[in-house]
Amino acid sequence: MLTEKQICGVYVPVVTPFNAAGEVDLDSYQRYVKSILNNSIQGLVVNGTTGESPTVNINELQLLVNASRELLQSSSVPLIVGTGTNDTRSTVTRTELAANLGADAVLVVVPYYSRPSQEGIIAHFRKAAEVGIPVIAYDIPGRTGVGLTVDTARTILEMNNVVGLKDCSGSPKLVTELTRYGSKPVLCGDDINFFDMLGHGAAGGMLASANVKPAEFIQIYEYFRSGQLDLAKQAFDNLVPLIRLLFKESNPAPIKWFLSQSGSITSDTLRLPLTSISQSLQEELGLHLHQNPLALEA
Ligand SMILES: O=C(O)C1=N[C@H](C(=O)O)C[C@H](O)C1
Repeated sequence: MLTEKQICGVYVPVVTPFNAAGEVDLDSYQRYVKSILNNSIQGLVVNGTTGESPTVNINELQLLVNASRELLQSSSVPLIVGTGTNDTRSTVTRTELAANLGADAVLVVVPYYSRPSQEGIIAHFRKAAEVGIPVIAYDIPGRTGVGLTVDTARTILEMNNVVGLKDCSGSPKLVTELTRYGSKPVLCGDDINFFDMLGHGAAGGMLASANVKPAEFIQIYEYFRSGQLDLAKQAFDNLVPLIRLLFKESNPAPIKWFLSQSGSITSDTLRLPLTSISQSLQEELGLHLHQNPLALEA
């Protein structure tokens, strides 16, 4: 089970590879996750936004969690499973499933689309937390249509079994307010703000771009943690052009294209309504990849 202490460093929300027919490509997934685990990541996140959670059904989720658990057999890296939906009952069902399959924690997003009140959001997280498995709450108002106020985030973080927050709110305000007087750990989920958010109290990051550059993000974190701020800033600045390209169109389309071009996964297939990246972004990313080839590990 994931503890608050373990919420630090770099968590990788992995992509879910699909074959050309749009089915989960388990072989590709296993090869890919193995290669990610060659890095000193602090957590593996399955079925996050980057794992295309809105289109992964519960049977496929089970398949992915089982495969991940097997890959992590002799590893101490915790397994976090995205189980949040915009329906409290289905969130609870998925959270129970993840707990039964041996996940170490679940990632529960603020319920999207319905635009619930702050009260409704709190009740949603209370139900998820009652399942008993550690919960990381996930605030991403740009995607969900409603965000956490500081007070709501505090209330959620004070619940038993809630162990931390993934903050994709787009500004350092929430992390600053929460950590000022001490709170459960907050992970940055805004890749472009990673360096800033560390400075404002984030304990680490859950970063889609770390699919592409795991070692580099870990190095930034290590520099920061050891007080080598200039080196951390320089290393982060080196990644900024790539991060901008990876978020120029909807995540995870650019990341999947990049990973498939570099041979890390077999295909960049996405499920509708997501579509592959534009020709112009392919050219920009292709140029970047040509100039900075990925170091592939078996
Ligand atoms: O999958 C995730 O977890 C993340 N998703 C965010 C998004 O797609 O908006 C970005 C963040 O890097 C991690």
